[in-house]
Amino acid sequence: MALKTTGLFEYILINYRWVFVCLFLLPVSFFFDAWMYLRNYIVFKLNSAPLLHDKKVQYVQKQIQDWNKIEKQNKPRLCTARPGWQTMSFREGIYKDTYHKIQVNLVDILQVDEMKQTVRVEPLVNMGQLTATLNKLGWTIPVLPEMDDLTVGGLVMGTGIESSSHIYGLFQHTCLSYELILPDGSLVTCSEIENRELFYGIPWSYGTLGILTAVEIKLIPAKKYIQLTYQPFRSLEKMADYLQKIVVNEKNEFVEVLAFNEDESVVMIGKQTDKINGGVVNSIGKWYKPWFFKHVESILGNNKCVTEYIPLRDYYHRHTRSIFWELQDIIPFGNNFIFRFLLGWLVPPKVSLLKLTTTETIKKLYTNHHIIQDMLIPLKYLKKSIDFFHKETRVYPLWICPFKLPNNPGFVHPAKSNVEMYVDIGVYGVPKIASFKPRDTTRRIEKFVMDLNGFQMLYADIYTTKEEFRKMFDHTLYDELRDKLKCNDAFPEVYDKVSKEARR
Ligand SMILES: Cc1cc2nc3c(=O)[nH]c(=O)nc-3n(C[C@H](O)[C@H](O)[C@H](O)COP(=O)(O)OP(=O)(O)OC[C@H]3O[C@@H](n4cnc5c(N)ncnc54)[C@H](O)[C@@H]3O)c2cc1C
Ligand SMILES: NC(=O)C1=CN([C@@H]2O[C@H](COP(=O)(O)OP(=O)(O)OC[C@H]3O[C@@H](n4cnc5c(N)ncnc54)[C@H](OP(=O)(O)O)[C@@H]3O)[C@@H](O)[C@H]2O)C=CC1
Ligand SMILES: CC(C)=CCC[C@@H](C)[C@H]1CC[C@H]2C3=C(CC[C@]12C)[C@@]1(C)CC[C@H](O)C[C@@H]1CC3
Repeated sequence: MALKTTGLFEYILINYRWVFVCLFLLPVSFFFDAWMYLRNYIVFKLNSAPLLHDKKVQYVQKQIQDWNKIEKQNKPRLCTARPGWQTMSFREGIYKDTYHKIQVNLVDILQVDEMKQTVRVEPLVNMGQLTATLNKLGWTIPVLPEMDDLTVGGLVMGTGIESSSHIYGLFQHTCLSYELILPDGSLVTCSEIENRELFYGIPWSYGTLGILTAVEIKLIPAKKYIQLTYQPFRSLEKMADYLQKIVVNEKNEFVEVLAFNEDESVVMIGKQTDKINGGVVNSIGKWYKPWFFKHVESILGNNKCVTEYIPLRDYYHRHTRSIFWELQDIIPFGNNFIFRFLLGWLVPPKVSLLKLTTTETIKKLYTNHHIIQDMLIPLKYLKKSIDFFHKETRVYPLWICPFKLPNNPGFVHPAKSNVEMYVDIGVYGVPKIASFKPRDTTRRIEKFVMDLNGFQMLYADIYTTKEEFRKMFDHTLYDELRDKLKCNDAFPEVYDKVSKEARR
């Protein structure tokens, strides 16, 4: 009887997940956000965070000092106490059940220094919080990954990318210094000029060199609108050639492409502005507006180059309401205008709550019939790569975001040149080819990417072997740092935290 009830419950959750999402998750997400809104507002207004920061850091240090007292043979390794379901990575780390968890209650924006043009933040500050605070002061950060709940700590220790990355690089390239607690409990600061190796070793290290406690990020001026020009293409080759040209012009502040099939795509070029010059303002973030990727698709349908003005914050969070295009699988009628008018203001459900309520059967469904991957490939191979993804998955839209990769020491850099233009190809959705096999297909994609000197984003399912992983990512500096800082007892290697076997 119990089994039957469970079976029925699973059936409803898979086929009518929208009922649960609309009746339960959307209201819960709303109240959770409201609570965060109030809490952050009060802390920021009272400006009490800088004082509390030192105390909170001392508490993290104390936890690590206490851990150091545990006898060697019983010593578990360390990870942050942030529960796996709260993170924006696709899966939850199994290690969260067995490792010694360090409470890192560091959630505040510490200081906005307008003279130095920097902002100092704690690692759990998220993107929603940053845009909301900075934009009204007339500032923004150069690379602002578009999902509200992404945290600074996760983006530094993992990686972050946005449509301004062809100018500024990845999120890590906009960071000026890090404050970190090492396995011996000491607190260090590192930057280009102080503890330089550590500064370059931290990005992509996934919390395996130390616990991050603060980050200083560069600020740039923010204007009110993005003047966004949409240029439809009917040929992949022409789009790829055009993209090569526009990314080297720094006047094109934001560049992004959505590919809707193997031939058709829309290239978007954005520029910040305070003036509208008689153009049309489109507040795409309003609850009743069509989902952004649907809006772009309609421009492709009309086959005309269009320019419009989008409020800055709406632009930044353009893929938030529809979770890129993932929400269409969860609420199939989510972009219907009646739904948008009535309940659009409650959307999206929080990714963390979706994760928390993902049952084993839904997980299996996502593993076997869904792909979520971001592959970072030299831009010159864009056409070849899209052809390959088409052959392997036939998933559309594809998210295409060019970025500049300098040859800094550390995990990720171009093979030879001083700086090279790369592109992130994001594949999110249900593969449309019968031969799709999650492991085999992903392994073929991983090999393809590795052969082109590309990289895989590590929030996704990683099927490489450890040897292949070490080939994809340059471990030279990382190994040196782990030896020097005695990290081996304290933290596992990155691979052992991110590989498919290490996550459920
Ligand atoms: C203080 C605060 C903290 C928030 N923290 C989070 C969060 O951690 N994660 C999350 O997903 N969403 C957070 N939100 C909500 C987030 O802004 C919403 O998800 C959504 O983007 C709200 O959009 P809106 O267009 O309704 O209002 P907004 O465009 O956000 O504007 C409403 C007003 O509130 C101000 N404001 C908005 N957010 C903040 C902020 N964080 N700090 C200071 N002022 C702010 C704006 O500048 C504006 O004056 C927060 C909101 C506030 C006000
Ligand atoms: N546009 C974009 O760029 C997007 C990026 N992403 C990806 O999402 C991930 C970020 O998600 P988010 O939920 O913010 O981060 P997570 O909580 O998933 O953290 C990612 C890693 O960073 C480590 N980490 C986080 N904070 C600290 C800290 N204070 N000290 C030491 N280690 C820390 C975590 O360690 P531990 O395991 O010990 O907790 C974990 O290994 C990144 O991998 C990013 O690439 C996803 C969507 C979009
Ligand atoms: C722009 C970049 C670089 C990445 C975007 C990645 C996102 C599209 C994914 C990151 C985490 C993913 C999750 C889901 C959808 C796709 C992501 C947001 C789910 C919401 C899908 C439904 C499952 O039940 C839960 C998933 C959680 C993580």
